[in-house]
Amino acid sequence: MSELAREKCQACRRDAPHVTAEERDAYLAELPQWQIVERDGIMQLERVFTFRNFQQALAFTNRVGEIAEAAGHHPALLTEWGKVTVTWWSHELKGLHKNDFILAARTDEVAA
Ligand SMILES: C[C@H](O)[C@H](O)[C@H]1CNC2=NC(N)=NC(=O)C2=N1
Repeated sequence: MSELAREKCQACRRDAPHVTAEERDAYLAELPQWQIVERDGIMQLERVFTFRNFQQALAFTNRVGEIAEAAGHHPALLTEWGKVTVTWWSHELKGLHKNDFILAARTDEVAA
């Protein structure tokens, strides 16, 4: 398990700190398949996972759901035939928190 994946999620409060640009770049270096996208002015962390069929895509979706529930921190999930788009951001913050990078690392762990 990667260092980032092992870290503990902090409480995601409205006044919690957004990641700085330096932190963002450092965390992204550990998550090379992820990208930062901006939607409605909100920075988000996104990766598309591909699978052989819909059944495998759905099984992965449920594994991501389990880690989200365990952490109390949830992504947007778009599940299609052979493809799942996972997008992490902190809704209360309307931006990126370290939790999002921790959960992205955990998402990679359950993709394998
Ligand atoms: C009440 C509930 O714990 C909160 O709404 C949690 C749920 N999961 C969450 N997930 C994410 N990504 N951001 C949040 O701000 C958030 N808040």
